[in-house]
Amino acid sequence: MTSLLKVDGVTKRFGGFTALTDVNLDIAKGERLGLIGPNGSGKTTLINCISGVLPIEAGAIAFDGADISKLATYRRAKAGLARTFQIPKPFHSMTVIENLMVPLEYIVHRLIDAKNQNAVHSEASDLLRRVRLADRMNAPAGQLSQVELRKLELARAVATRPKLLICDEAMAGLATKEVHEILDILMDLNSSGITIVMVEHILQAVMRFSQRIVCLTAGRIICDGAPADVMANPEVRRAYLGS
Ligand SMILES: Nc1ncnc2c1ncn2[C@@H]1O[C@H](COP(=O)(O)OP(=O)(O)OP(=O)(O)O)[C@@H](O)[C@H]1O
Repeated sequence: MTSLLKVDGVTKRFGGFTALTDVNLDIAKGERLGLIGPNGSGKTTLINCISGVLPIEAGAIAFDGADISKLATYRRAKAGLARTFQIPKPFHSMTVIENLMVPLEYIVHRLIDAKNQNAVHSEASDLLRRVRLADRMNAPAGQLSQVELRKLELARAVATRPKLLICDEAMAGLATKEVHEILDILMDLNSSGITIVMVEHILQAVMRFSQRIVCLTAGRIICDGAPADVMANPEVRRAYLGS
């Protein structure tokens, strides 16, 4: 297994409260990993530490062989680490494709000149096809439904050409049919070579998607293994499922 992300003994404190204690996690290139845990167990904090939004107090984080523990968020993004947010916040007055052209122009292509506009437009169109949102390309983002907003959020993250995509509750509040639609998109993205971490409360979705599941409880990893084994683990059932 070739490691893409290695979280090594990470501890995160907020004042006197320890939100993550000695977290160790190794994610292989190409893997589909599910991260579960009850409310307040530290899932978002862990994502924030990995993506660089929060500094860590102890431990180290390596990405694609390099220590990124102290790298700024934008440099981690440039290295190939992308995430989606629980609540997508697109520019509502801009169209769907314009929302994508912003990251493509400024993150990927940097200072772009006018003659490359066609190339950016074509790349944005391609991204929208990958997330099955091409038919809404010219709609204002403010008019999108919940599932369409999630698709745009995925496209925005994929626009940065990530090696690792962390999806923070990309399916919360969606109908079952929509959950399956997002799962299919994530499977396709994974097949195209993107390693994916899914943080999710919808257990059927995590089970269908993940090759491996990690369960966090009170800031500690209590179980890490094959989906069926994790779900059958008594500690996981007690902590997460309440049984
Ligand atoms: N900025 C902060 N300052 C202080 N405490 C925080 C901060 N962010 C998170 N916490 C605390 O850290 C713990 C872990 O929170 P976190 O949001 O990471 O949990 P979570 O597993 O993502 O929860 P949920 O499933 O509800 O999103 C919680 O007790 C939370 O109150």
